[in-house]
Amino acid sequence: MEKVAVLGAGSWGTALAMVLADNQHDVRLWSHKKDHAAAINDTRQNERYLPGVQLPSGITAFHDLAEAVQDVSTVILVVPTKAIRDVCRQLNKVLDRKITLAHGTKGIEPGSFKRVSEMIDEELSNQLYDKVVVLSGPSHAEEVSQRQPTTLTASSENLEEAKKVQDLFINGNLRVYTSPDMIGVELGGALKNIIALGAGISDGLGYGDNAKAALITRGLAEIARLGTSMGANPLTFLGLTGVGDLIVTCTSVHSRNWKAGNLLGKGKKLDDVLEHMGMVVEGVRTTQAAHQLAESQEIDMPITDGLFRILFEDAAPRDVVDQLMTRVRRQEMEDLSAILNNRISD
Ligand SMILES: NC(=O)c1ccc[n+]([C@@H]2O[C@H](COP(=O)([O-])OP(=O)(O)OC[C@H]3O[C@@H](n4cnc5c(N)ncnc54)[C@H](O)[C@@H]3O)[C@@H](O)[C@H]2O)c1
Ligand SMILES: O=P(O)(O)OC[C@H](O)CO
Repeated sequence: MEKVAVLGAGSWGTALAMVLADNQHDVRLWSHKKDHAAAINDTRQNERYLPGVQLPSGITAFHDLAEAVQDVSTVILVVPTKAIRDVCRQLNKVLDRKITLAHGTKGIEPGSFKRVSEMIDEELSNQLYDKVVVLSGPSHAEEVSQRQPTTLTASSENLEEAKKVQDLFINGNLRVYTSPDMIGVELGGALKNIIALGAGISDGLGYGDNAKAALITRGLAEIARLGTSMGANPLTFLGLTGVGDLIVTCTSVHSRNWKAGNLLGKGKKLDDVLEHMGMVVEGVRTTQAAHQLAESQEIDMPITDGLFRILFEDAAPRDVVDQLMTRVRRQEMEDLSAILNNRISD
């Protein structure tokens, strides 16, 4: 049994805390809101983020970060991307020993284009951990909290650290793989949210399964193009954290990104949609980051570009679909064949 702190008591932090508690670990679930931590301990539920789910007795909620991380062997960061730097700076003040550090956050920072592990490396004192581990894959909190079969991948530059995280989480309901391709695993998890917004918009506009299948596969081509330019192994995008997560996020009614896109497709304005959601929709900031990055590196990402225009330039979704459908004619696998051939000859 290990003492583990899960930082971020939203839907995903709570679901991961439940898995750890099911595996008999002593789990400290940290919320930055005092009332929220108190309510979790009082009601044994997280009403706001996972309504109706009974929490196992092995979970205790904390508001004081120093108390939450006292004597823990492992810290799992599960706050939204935009809160990662702030939480790491707070951790520097309260952690006094080396721990295993993992994160379950899916995003890229606009402006810096940093992945979450890179943001952590910039903010957290390197005395406190060896190499960050990312835990990612097709996994909605709602299903994990109901103990439905789910798969994840733990990846790190230090595979021993990834294996420690695999050990902590693996059980009969949650199968955890490992991967050495941290860049590919982080980028697959972050970039699929852009395409899920697009899939939601497509459904909101009333388009059918053909359109969604096209978005998923051409979206995967964009993810692989940008991802390999950032150093990922293209094969990672065919795995759980690539196509697997793309499928679940584009097709599940649980997806926050799909839901937000669906409302946009039905004509709602972005600010109203985000207020209505009440949970993080990571794809919005990631679209901004990927769009900036694609422009600066001259990478062709037409779906991401269309999404950017809908989200930030008030373009009409239907016009964007028309533009995507009437682009210059292309050979389907042209650039991806080149990427794979380069990789094979490396
Ligand atoms: N929900 C899922 O099914 C799921 C699955 C896999 C990965 N993720 C990823 O996990 C991350 C968290 O998502 P979520 O769905 O749990 O979000 P959420 O909106 O359900 O919860 C976010 C939590 O972070 C807290 N938070 C917000 N700002 C904070 C700050 N500045 N400091 C500390 N805490 C802060 C909120 O109070 C809340 O408790 C995202 O990157 C998401 O993509 C989510
Ligand atoms: O609900 P979403 O859209 O934030 O997606 C959650 C997970 O990333 C799905 O694997």
